[in-house]
Amino acid sequence: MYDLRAQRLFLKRIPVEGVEERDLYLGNTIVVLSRQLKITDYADAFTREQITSKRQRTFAMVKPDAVHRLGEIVDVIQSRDFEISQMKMVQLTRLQAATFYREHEGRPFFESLLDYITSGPVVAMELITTNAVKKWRATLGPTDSQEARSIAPESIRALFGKDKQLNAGHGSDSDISAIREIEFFFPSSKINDDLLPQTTAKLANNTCGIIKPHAVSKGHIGSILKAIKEEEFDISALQIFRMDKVQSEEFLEVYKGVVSEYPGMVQQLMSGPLVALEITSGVHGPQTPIKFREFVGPADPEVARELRPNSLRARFGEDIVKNAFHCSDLPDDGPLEVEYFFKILQ
Ligand SMILES: Nc1ncnc2c1ncn2[C@@H]1O[C@H](COP(=O)(O)OP(=O)(O)OP(=O)(O)O)[C@@H](O)[C@H]1O
Repeated sequence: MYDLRAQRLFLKRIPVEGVEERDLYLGNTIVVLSRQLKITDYADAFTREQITSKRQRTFAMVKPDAVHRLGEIVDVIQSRDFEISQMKMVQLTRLQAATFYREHEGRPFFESLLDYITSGPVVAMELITTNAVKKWRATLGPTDSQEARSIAPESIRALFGKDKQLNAGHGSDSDISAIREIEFFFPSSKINDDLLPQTTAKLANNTCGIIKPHAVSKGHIGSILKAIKEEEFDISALQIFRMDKVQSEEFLEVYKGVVSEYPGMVQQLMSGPLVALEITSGVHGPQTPIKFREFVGPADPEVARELRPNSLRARFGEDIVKNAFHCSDLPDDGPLEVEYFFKILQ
């Protein structure tokens, strides 16, 4: 690696802890020797061919009838070796739904499809793997969930769908559709018009949670979402973000000079994709921030395993820096942290 700014060799070939071949896709960020690097292109045609042949992109959507089972669906996705490179919970407007499904305009089910797809939040995802388009269609199963139960019983539609319309998920039908659909939900340049699906964040009566990059990379997203739901918390907004050093430092500023792990915490937060969550709860009501903080557990997973073995950090944490999950410490911080992700970083 050559450092363009300093005009000198930065790095010869070495093993880098925490970076794996599957992290090497365009648009991702990785950290090498404390430097955050964004992958913008491949060095040569050979590398491009080697990596892209293994890394096709497709668009996936969890439809409104299945969003309450998101954790289980994400488990299936991660267990089948798809990389979730982008993810966002949004509420589609009728105009957005009609534009997204424009190829079905005029079909008898078009209006009811729009009613259904706008009836609640959906979760949009960009998935990456070998033959992603075909593999995701196979993982979804046939359009009709009843048929899926008889011919593909392990498929997502068999497990989570109801019928021909309420069929839990969507998948692009070709490479070209995948590119169009990914661009529709995750535009490569900043746009802000009526066609851009908006986050579902309520920005009030909430608290903030973050699934840290190491837990994302270990495939824990699904299990953490399931655990949160089992404790009767609602995920009212969710999105994958990649933070740079300035953003990580800004977000964690209250810990600067207070805890010795601060530099490690900053490095961890910028080391790859993280999942930001807005947590609300009708069951826990005004107690939500406090109850959720308890459920996340003590900062050190070793202590958490002793004191609160059911907590998120006890179950998914590795050490005090790689402790799987961040959550707002004080009730007043929750809405500010949620706003940081779902308003400022949008
Ligand atoms: N006959 C039908 N009656 C009601 N709804 C339907 C019917 N056919 C399709 N749909 C709905 O419209 C969506 C798009 O239909 P399409 O034929 O493209 O199916 P698909 O390619 O399997 O699904 P998707 O495009 O959502 O991945 C279906 O997923 C389903 O929700």
